[in-house]
Amino acid sequence: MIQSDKEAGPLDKKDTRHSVASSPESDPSQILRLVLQELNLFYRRDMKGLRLLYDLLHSPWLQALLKVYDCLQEFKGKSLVPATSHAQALSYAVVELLHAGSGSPEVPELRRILQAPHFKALLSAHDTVARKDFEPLLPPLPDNIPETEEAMRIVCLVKNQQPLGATIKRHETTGDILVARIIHGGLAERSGLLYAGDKLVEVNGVSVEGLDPEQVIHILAMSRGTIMFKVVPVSDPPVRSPKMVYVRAMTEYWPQEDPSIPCVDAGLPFQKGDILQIVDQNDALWWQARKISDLRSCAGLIPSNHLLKRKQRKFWWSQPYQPDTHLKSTISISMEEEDDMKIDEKCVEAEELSEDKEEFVGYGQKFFIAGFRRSMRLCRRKSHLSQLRANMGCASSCHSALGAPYEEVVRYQRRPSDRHRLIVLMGPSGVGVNALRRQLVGLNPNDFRGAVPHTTRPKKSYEMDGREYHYVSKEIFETLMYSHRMLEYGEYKGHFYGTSVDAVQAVLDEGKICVMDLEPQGIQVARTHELKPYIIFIKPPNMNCMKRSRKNAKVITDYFVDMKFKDEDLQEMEDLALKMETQFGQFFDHVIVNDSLQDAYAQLLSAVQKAQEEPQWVPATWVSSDTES
Ligand SMILES: Nc1ncnc2c1ncn2[C@@H]1O[C@H](COP(=O)(O)OP(=O)(O)OP(=O)(O)O)[C@@H](O)[C@H]1O
Repeated sequence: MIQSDKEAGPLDKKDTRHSVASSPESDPSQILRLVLQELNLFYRRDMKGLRLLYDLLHSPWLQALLKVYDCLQEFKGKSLVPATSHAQALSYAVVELLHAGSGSPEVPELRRILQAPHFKALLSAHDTVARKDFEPLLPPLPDNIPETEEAMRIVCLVKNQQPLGATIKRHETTGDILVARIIHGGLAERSGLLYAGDKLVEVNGVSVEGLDPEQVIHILAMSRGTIMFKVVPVSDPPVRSPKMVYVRAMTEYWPQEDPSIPCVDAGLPFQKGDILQIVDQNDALWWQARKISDLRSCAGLIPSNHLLKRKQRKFWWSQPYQPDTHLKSTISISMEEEDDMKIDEKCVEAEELSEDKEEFVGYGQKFFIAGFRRSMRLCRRKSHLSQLRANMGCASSCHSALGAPYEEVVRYQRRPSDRHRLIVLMGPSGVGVNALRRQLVGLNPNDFRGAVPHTTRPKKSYEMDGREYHYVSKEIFETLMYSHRMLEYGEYKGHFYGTSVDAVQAVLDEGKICVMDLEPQGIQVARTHELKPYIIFIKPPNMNCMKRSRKNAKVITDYFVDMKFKDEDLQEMEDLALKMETQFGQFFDHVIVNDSLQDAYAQLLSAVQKAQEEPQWVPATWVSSDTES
């Protein structure tokens, strides 16, 4: 029924085949025939695999597939025109004839097909397209329209419990009521009949001239069922960019607490770390977005990047006198002073002992696990609170308060040939980061490995450079530090300890998954295209659960071994976890609550596998256009 405009009559199959398959190279079935002839000569000798190939090429399905291919080739490059625009009438005529026709068994079947509702609908659609019968026919325009008369559009929308999905405003100079914005996915947008900038003339027959926007909204709110708008269409309707942008929210936003939002009900609240789909950036101040967790819903208003930055700056400078409560920034969090390590006579000093004890660890086999050195962890622990406290007052909070409020993200799927993503475990001291990491590396030594840290302390007789630590001079360590090649570093008993980017890369280059624990201050250095870290936050359970599960657990200190957790330790852990989550939660790709160690381990294993094998949102800057998936 559809054919090329180059050939008005029915297609002559032979002729067309001849023209398309004029050279054997362009006709796969011809090529196949030649291959089969060739193979036939060798077939009886049963050369290795030849019979298999012969049978494959001979198979009916391959022959059928090639026939389909040939047929499709015939139509390639031809623009098609309908053979008739009366296919439906033709079908009725055929059915009539079939009633009177012979007793052939095919007749009832053909009649059934032609009379089936979906086939009739198909023919009807065919005829509509063939006749180009797309638009409703409008009555001709009267000849005597005055030049000055504005063209009006009458729009009827059926409200059905859902919001209209449009906001209105008054024009500053003319006082006209205009459609301010059309919400993406809302009723007005789906109708395709109202645009931002349209001038409202009447609503349900009531003139809006001289009314306040609130009065118009009241009329709309009182309306049920069909609402009729008379509008003067905007001369230049805004064009929506088809490109969707995805961002990670680096702050949180509560429209209910923002007096500047044009329409509270249209606002979209979001939390740190939420991934948002930005659907409209036409307005410099208010964008429209949806959460990716709810893409079917109508979009909501969010402050633009520029506006949110302005609000953050205003909030920052107004602290603490004019708190802008809709932006619950983290900068107001104050840290308690770090508790000094408490002396307990029952405990014995045992750092050296523990270093040795941790050297070889394994489940059934002996191997070395790097990156678990006690000095390194104690150095980390000592610097932990003080650094966090310092940063809360300065660098990190400045970043979170004044840095970009949205980070553009893309979906990243690691390809098997790509290096693995760095797995970062983060959590308050004592929560079980090392217990989990040790289990992961210990049970899967072929897949996971820790990075070897650097230190400036002298090498001990039983140690090996590059195994326990990379032993470097203070100058080299400082060079690494100042050139931002250290993911984290600290000082313990007069020596520097730290983990370098290169040490992590060495593990990744070996094809292993590098697992490390990191303090939040290291996040910015680690978040690079090279390492693509997947950050897992290990969170303590609630106090009661912790008291139960940590009954026999031991705290790590630089003075003692076998010291049990006290209630204050658990409380400190809980407080610190909350602070970390509040300040750095936007960077966490996954959160695991470590109540039962075994459950937490199972969750960790599954999260790590997902990070490597499933698509994840990552900063757009990590993925160049050629590798984007
Ligand atoms: N879910 C759990 N149930 C019971 N005990 C746990 C659990 N998780 C960890 N522990 C125990 O708590 C103690 C501290 O754990 P771990 O050393 O892993 O903490 P951490 O987060 O690495 O902190 P730090 O580096 O300060 O030691 C260890 O004795 C560990 O066995």
